[in-house]
Formats: sequence, structure tokens, C-alpha cells
Amino acid sequence: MSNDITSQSSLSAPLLELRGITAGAHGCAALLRGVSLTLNHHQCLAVIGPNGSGKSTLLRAVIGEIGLASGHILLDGRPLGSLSRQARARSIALLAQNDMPDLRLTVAEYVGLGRLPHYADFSARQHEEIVDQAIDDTGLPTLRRRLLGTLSGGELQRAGLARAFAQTPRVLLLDEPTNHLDPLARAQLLGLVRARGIATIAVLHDLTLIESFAGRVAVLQHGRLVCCDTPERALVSSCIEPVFGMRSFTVSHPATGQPLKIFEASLRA
Ligand SMILES: Nc1ncnc2c1ncn2[C@@H]1O[C@H](COP(=O)(O)OP(=O)(O)OP(=O)(O)O)[C@@H](O)[C@H]1O
Repeated sequence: MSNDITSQSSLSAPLLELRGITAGAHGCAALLRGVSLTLNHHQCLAVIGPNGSGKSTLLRAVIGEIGLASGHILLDGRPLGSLSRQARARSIALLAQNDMPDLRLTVAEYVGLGRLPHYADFSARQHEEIVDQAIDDTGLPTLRRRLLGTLSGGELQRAGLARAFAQTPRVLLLDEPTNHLDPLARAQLLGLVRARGIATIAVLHDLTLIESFAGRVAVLQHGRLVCCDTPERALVSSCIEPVFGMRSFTVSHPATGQPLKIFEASLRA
């Protein structure tokens, strides 16, 4: 086993690899079934799928909140399970869907929590600089001393992203990070993530944002991976319609002439 792992650590190996993982909450049928995925350095992978298809479960399995019934998760070719909690927290940050931070914290205090896994390895000054940078990068410098309880939903979302940035992870996991955000703010937040260059897995519901954000898209249905490909190839009717019940069309952008995907969604009672 150890030889196998060593040989995985070459530069060409993916940063994160899920090999046939099956996982579920205690006493439940499997919520993920044989999912295999790879995430390369600096790559953005979008995970899409209907409600309840296992997207959050996938992220929770990667951070070790949910145990695997079978399969392996490797970081740089090493089983994640062989890493200490601290080593894992230094490497992987999660911005969860229903993060409930203590609303009495200031933005700076909250973002500073991202430094905890690195606490002993940096001076107070260095921690402060990293926190300040994360706050600046997410456009929150004027809110540094504000209590979380006074922020709007979108500001709170950006503070959560700043905390994840401050953790300086190698892999960033984002669970519906554009919730609560207006259309411009959604694009801005995903732009911030891309610009950061961290390998990222983001659960997204807004299919129109994916092409400009992600290099690959994983489509989940009933806990199974039904497709993982480039947005161009994955966001087509043959993949999308059986999963979401809606069609996808590629049209020519009226201003730029670039291919543009539109998704047909009809209201259903
Ligand atoms: N602790 C648990 N116990 C029982 N069932 C669970 C548990 N956690 C998740 N589930 C079930 O697992 C399935 C997948 O949940 P998950 O949260 O991963 O879905 P999702 O794709 O992220 O959904 P959404 O888009 O609604 O956020 C759902 O049917 C959910 O009810």
C-alpha cells in the first residue's frame, strides 16, 4: 500500500483524488455510491445536481465529517485518513452551506479563526497580515470591526470566504457559496475564488455561472456521478435533461458571438 501511495506523489498526480467512494450517515442507505473524481492543482470543479443528490455529503466526506464505507480519498497521493486533523485542516477549508458563526464576533475575529490550524507556525504579526489580506481580497476592509450580526447575508457570505482564504488551504470546498448573493455579487465572489488560484470544488445551483468559473463539472444524481466533463460537454441536454428535467441550448451571444448556454426551465405545480 505504501509503495502505491508513494508512486502517486509525482507532480503529474492529481492534488485530490476520490476513488470509488461510498458513504452515508449512520444507519442510512449510502448517500454517495462509488464516486470517483480528481481535482488538479489550481483547478475549479463545479458540482451540480438536484436537491438531495449528495453534493454536500461529497464535501463532508472530503473533510472527513462523514466516514467512507468503501473507496479512498487521496491528497497528493496520500490517504486523507492518514493525516492528523490539524494537517487536514491546514490543507482543506470548507465554507459550509449553513455555517452558523457566532454573530458576536467581529469580521476580523471570525476571519482569524481560519488561522487556527497554523497557530503555532506563524507570529501574531504574520497571522494578522494574512487575515488582513483575506479581508481586503474579499472586499470587506471597511467592515473589519463590524459584528457579524450586523452584516447582510451577502457580506456574511464574503466573510466566510475570507475565513476560508485565511486558512490558506490547498483545496477549497464551497457549498453553495453564492446563496444570498445578488447576480453581480455571485459573479464577483466566483471571480475572487478563481483569481485566488486555489484548487476548488464548489457546489453550485446556478448553471449559468459555471462556464466562466469551472474547468470541469461533476453531475450527481441519487448519490452517483453521472457525468464529469468540461462545462461545454457536460452542460448539454443529453446530460442535463435526465437529471434536472430541463433542456440546454447553445446559442450565439448577441453581442460577442461567443457560444452561450441557456437552460429551459418551466414552472411546474
Ligand atoms: N445525517 C443524515 N441522516 C440521514 N439522511 C441524511 C443525512 N445527511 C444527509 N442526508 C440525506 O442525504 C441526501 C443527500 O443530502 P445532501 O445534503 O448531500 O444533498 P445535496 O445534494 O447537497 O442537497 P441540496 O441541494 O438540497 O443542498 C438527502 O436525501 C439527505 O436528506
